Amino acid sequence: MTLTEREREIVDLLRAEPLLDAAAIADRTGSTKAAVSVHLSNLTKKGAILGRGYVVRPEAQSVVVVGGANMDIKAHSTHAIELRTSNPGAALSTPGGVGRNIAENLARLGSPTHLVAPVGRDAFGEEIIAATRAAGVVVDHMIASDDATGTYLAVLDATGELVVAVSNMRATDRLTVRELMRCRDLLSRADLLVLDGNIPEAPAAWLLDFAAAVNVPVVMDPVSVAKARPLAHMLSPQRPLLALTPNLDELSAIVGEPVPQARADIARAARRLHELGVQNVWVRRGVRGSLLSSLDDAGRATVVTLDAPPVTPVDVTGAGDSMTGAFVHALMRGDSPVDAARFGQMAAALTVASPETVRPDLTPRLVDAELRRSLRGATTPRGATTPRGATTRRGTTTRRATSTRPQSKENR
Ligand SMILES: Nc1ncnc2c1ncn2[C@@H]1O[C@H](COP(=O)(O)OP(=O)(O)O)[C@@H](O)[C@H]1O
Ligand SMILES: O=c1[nH]cc([C@@H]2O[C@H](COP(=O)(O)O)[C@@H](O)[C@H]2O)c(=O)[nH]1
Repeated sequence: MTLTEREREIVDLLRAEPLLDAAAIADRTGSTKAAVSVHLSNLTKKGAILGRGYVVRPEAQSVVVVGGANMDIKAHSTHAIELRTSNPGAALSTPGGVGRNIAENLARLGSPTHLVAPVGRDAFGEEIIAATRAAGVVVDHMIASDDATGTYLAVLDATGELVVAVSNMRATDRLTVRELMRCRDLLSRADLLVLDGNIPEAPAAWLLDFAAAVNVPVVMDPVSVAKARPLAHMLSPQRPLLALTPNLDELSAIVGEPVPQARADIARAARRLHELGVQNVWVRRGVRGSLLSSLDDAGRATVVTLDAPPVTPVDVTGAGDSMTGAFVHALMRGDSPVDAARFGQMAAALTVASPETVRPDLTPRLVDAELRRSLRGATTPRGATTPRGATTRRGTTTRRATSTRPQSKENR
């Protein structure tokens, strides 16, 4: 290939700075942009230039969530429930599952998020994948199970309180280490791993060991009392957790004895989890808000109680999941654990005030604006409509939110 002197000059310039455009080259060579464009076109025809370079922004910090994905079917009776007969009402089906809900909250807040969850090769599985992708979650690593997609069938009474729920999560129950090993690359590149308690013990232990080996911090949501129990022997300083987010019943199940509501008792139980390698123990207390116990570098625990923003509950389904998702989002943007917990709790209040399990309008702007509003003394997060009772956490313990005001600190 023979090049003219000017063409050679341009090629040398481009070798040093491949992203120069015609105007910049014209500047450097004392030529005109039009003339340089002709030279560039000739150089392309001669094969000296193969194409223009594009600079790809390094991938933003990403979160990988490994957990359960269900199709939630919620039936609301229009009148007081009569047992053992048909009750008139309305039914709503929506994608759910704790891990999936957390992933959707994270994506809606703008955190690049991957979900690894087993779903069946069936219509529910397809619907969950499509809806979760549409919410912004990367679903390239979903696991196709031979079992049916998980379902969570809940019956709620006319006040929105959960009467009974049955979950069938065989696809998640049968998740294997082998299936998760296919995601090793994704997991090792993660900036943070969120695990839910739906993951059976062997794969969960493998994930904790793998995360420790590749130095990826882990946040874990226990899901339910039954699913929290194995954590008692799974946790250890060799499997450190950045944060664990139990409610009081789950905390009791993990420490192996009832933990009373008092701040000192919760703080004492949290200390036992610190000894097992949990850096931040964030205890959910429903309408009472939460308690965060954080270990500093010197190994001292700081305990902070956070009141729940006053809200008129519409449907508390998904409150805990939005709380975890928003907490993780705020940690990723550099908030301190306490500020992240405040952010998480406001996202939970916004979820409680809406009929959806995951608010489709959730944005960091909305949560931050509500935090500012609450500092000015405003009470109800936007979205609050019909007052209703609170429902149950994963059908394990019943908790009614009869008061919309948090309890005073003296009562804790
Ligand atoms: N009735 C309520 N009023 C105000 N906030 C609530 C209410 N229920 C839940 N929340 C908020 O949602 C968070 C999670 O709810 P909680 O019931 O503790 O979790 P989970 O449903 O996971 O057990 C609470 O810490 C609180 O901030
Ligand atoms: O054993 C389980 N029960 C229930 C769920 C999910 O928990 C959510 C409702 O619980 P909560 O209101 O506590 O967020 C639903 O989306 C449901 O699919 C789950 O993942 N695992």
